[in-house]
Amino acid sequence: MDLKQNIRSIPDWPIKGVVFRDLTTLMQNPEAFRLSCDILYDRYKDKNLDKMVGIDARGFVFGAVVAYRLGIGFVPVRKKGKLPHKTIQQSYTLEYGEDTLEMHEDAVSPGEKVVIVDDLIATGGTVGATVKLVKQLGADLLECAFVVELPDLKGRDQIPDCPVFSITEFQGE
Ligand SMILES: O=P(O)(O)OC[C@H]1O[C@H](OP(=O)(O)OP(=O)(O)O)[C@H](O)[C@@H]1O
Ligand SMILES: Nc1ncnc2[nH]cnc12
Repeated sequence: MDLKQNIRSIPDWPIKGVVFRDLTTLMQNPEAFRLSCDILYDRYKDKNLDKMVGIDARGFVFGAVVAYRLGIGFVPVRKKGKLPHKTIQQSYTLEYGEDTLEMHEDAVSPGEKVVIVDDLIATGGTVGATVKLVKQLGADLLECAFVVELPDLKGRDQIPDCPVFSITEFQGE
């Protein structure tokens, strides 16, 4: 199955010049959704992870499924103002704006082995902020995983010390 064929591309959304890669079409196809989650599960099943850290909002979809299959905890990193307990925060910029991410300060303990998951890496601003949060809490970060990478935007450069795994990519298209 070609996962890319299940991703819808929308030109000039949410702002002119951005081609938005819409994974809702992949998620609503049961085979494509299952395959995406299974690839991540297979990659981490023997890694003795403690937690999956998912990024608001579509990282929750993939991260929660993989955490469930691995039998480990899931930690949501949320946009500002959504988490009720004490948080740590990090601001960032992305292809079409800026925002702040938060994580509960007790969501991950020092030394816990984690992977960060999101649907997509573009400029790397979002995952860059998440890596800072996870490291601030002292976690042992194995790598960051994405269903889609946009290599032209050089997102990996934002997290030079952290391995990046992506299932598919859109390059020069
Ligand atoms: O690599 P970057 O340039 O930082 O962009 C990647 C982020 O952008 C999208 O989320 P978005 O901010 O649109 O939020 P949403 O998931 O809440 O819609 C995507 O799901 C990633 O989280
Ligand atoms: N081009 C894009 N498509 C989907 N999500 C994104 N987040 C940042 N850039 C994006």
